[in-house]
Amino acid sequence: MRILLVDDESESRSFLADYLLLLGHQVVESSSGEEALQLYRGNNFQMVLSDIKMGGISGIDLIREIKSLKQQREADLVLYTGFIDIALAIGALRAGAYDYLTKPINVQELKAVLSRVEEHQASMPEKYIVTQTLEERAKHPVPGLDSHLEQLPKLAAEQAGIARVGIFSEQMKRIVQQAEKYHTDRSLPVLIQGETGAGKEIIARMVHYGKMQNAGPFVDINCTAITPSLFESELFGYEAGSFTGGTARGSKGKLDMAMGGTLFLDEIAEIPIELQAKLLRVLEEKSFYRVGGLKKIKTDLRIICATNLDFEKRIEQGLFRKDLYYRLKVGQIVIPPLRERQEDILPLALMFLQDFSERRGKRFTRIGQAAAEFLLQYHWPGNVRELRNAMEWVSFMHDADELKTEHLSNLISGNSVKAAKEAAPVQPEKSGSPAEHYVLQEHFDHLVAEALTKCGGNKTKAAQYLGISVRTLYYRLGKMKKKRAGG
Ligand SMILES: Nc1ncnc2c1ncn2[C@@H]1O[C@H](COP(=O)(O)OP(=O)(O)OP(=O)(O)O)[C@@H](O)[C@H]1O
Repeated sequence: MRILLVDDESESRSFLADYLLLLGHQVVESSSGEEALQLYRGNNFQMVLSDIKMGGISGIDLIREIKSLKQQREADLVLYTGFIDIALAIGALRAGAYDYLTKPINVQELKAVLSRVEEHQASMPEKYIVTQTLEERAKHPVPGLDSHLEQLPKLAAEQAGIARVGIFSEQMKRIVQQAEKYHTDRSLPVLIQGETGAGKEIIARMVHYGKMQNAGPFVDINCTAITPSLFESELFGYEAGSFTGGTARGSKGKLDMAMGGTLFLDEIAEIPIELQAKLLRVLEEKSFYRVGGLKKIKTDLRIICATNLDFEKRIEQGLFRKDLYYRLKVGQIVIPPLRERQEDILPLALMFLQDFSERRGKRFTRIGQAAAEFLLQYHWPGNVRELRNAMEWVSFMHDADELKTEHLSNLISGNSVKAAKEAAPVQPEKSGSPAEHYVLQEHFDHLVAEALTKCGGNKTKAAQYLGISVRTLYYRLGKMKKKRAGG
């Protein structure tokens, strides 16, 4: 393969380059993301292998830039970093990385990635055509889904961001029915409440799109992501010359953009208090003025809001207007946290696991008993988002027919373990094996200790016995040592 290797540390770069050459690949080296981008343009690379942390643009930014080039034929992008960091890995995958490695790079893992990329690249021409047609079709704007798209409900659902939504529990089925009902009356503001990651935006999209016919634009605005000073112009737009820094021709706001469709105000409880009266006026008078504008603009849009905060508390603290709250919650949907909809956990986990496994050419098709029990008793503070990330991580790190508890070992971060402990207190071991609801990390540490004893302290054999890499074993041992030392 023709590989572009990017690393600002010359020593590790040349070591890797030598190894790749030894395997028979062609390698072009680059010491920075900026230079790599130049080299990538117009060159027919099949793979880009890059360090994440570099001076100048990072590996993740490099991926984003490469993706935005939309070259005829795209290389597979593989990143590596010096330590195991789930958030970074997920960030890399989200940015479009094909795979992810940790330093020091394990030769077997690198070889496995290289052969996966080779296979993937070999199947590229066909895939490229499929993606291209989908992308072409997806260019049709959502407003007035044209007849072409109406014949393609799956694609339309993909566009709407609700293509792979799993609704399994009775609670969620009732919520979807409620959403469909609200869809039929655009004048009804809808307030969706629920913890972070519970699926508020998905439900908001269902209220908006209904059965996918002429739903108009779905314009979202995250009320926490905009500084209070810019909020007003962002929402209402502004006329030319109304404030320093504005464009000469003025600009439309989100209210304008959502005409004929829906304005989705996410994290509404955080909207600056001084703007709340203005928003209330829009709801009541169904019209607004742009910042610096004299012309009254009539609104024709649906308002959907979401929050994960306790509204009553915000009202008590004087941070949210009661009248606006009552106005927004005419239609109300409360999504229970994932831990309170046990019926959803395993089917959703399986759905995500199978989807991600399929994408990455892994085998997972089922969930083992112990893993299922763990998933069911886990607290899921990040709700469906956390479950989805967890399954993405598993399908990235492991390969097996069945999901087992040891596959979940790396995913539970310190906080989550704490939450899991709070939800299910650790039960002391009575016989030789860990109790059923033993907290996963402790279970895993126990297995590591047992494996080492069994293998007479030989770490390579213990790692083989556990089915993990020696690196992961060292990582765990480091953690265990730190814990014993009270760290
Ligand atoms: N029922 C579901 N089926 C499939 N995926 C889901 C489901 N519910 C949530 N998700 C996924 O979980 C993630 C979080 O969902 P969403 O953004 O709708 O949550 P949210 O409650 O709006 O979160 P936040 O409060 O952080 O904005 C998304 O990736 C979404 O696709």
